[in-house]
Amino acid sequence: MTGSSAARPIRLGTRGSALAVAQSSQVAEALRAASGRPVELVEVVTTGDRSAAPVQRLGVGVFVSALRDALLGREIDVAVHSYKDLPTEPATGLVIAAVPERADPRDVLVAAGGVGLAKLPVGARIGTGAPRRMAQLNALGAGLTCVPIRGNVDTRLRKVESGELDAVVVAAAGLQRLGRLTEVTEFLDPDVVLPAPAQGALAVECRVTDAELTATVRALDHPATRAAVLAERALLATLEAGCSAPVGGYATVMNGVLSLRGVVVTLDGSTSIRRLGTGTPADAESVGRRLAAELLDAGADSLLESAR
Ligand SMILES: NCc1[nH]cc(CCC(=O)O)c1CC(=O)O
Repeated sequence: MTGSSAARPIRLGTRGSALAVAQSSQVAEALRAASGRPVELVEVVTTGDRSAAPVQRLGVGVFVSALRDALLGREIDVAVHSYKDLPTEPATGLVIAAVPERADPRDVLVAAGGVGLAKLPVGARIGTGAPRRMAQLNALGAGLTCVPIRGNVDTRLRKVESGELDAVVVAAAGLQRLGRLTEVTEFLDPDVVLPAPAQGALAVECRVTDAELTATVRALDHPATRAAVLAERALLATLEAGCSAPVGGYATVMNGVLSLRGVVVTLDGSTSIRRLGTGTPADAESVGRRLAAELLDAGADSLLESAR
């Protein structure tokens, strides 16, 4: 091809939040190195960014559809999503060309006075709008009060700084990408608070028809992360639960073995069902489906129903 074609920039679509721009910039940098082409960031405003309503009310994919429309409409060539925000159904005409290496998947506490969970007083007000986090925090039996909040990570942290809340629970990955990991007062052990399926992972999406670019983007893929995320998302999809359900799932790949932990909790934290499944990374999705079946056999259905 001609020199001008080689230099044509790859248009990488991103949401406009500080977190989205931070993670998209990292992907852009890696893609520049892998492709030898310039990569430009294109900001796309999504319904989720435009509305202040609770995410559960807005429905799945509120942070995603505008980016996907821009991709299908050829306004951008690549879209970067927080994987956990993607609906579990695949998108027609699009392919997840790369799942880069995952950041820290854990939830973290950021509390006033630098304290951890154990030092929070009974009745402490903890900001989180995610049913999965509320349910697991309630399950601790520490008398914490969950206060629904949403908004950008910096908006959430400001509520602790201002004294409006005693603490917030957010994803470590978000703080890490914003360079604010030093503000964490406790990393929550996945045995206590299981992260959301795909938390800390990114999905880099291309058009199926764009075979050459898809192959280039593939260089950013981290197979162990992809396998872990596939297992976690198959668990979620088989439970027919969305990203707003009180479901946690976290998989690791070590020495060729994929281990997946899953939990379903009632919103009040009074009942939870936990299971562990293992298999090979090549069978990631069936590990997820099997674990979901085990959870359902143990009664997860009625727990999920009561949370709807
Ligand atoms: N639901 C919002 C959201 N989507 C992705 C992240 C950042 C962490 C990640 O990439 O998983 C966050 C913020 C949070 O949960 O604290």
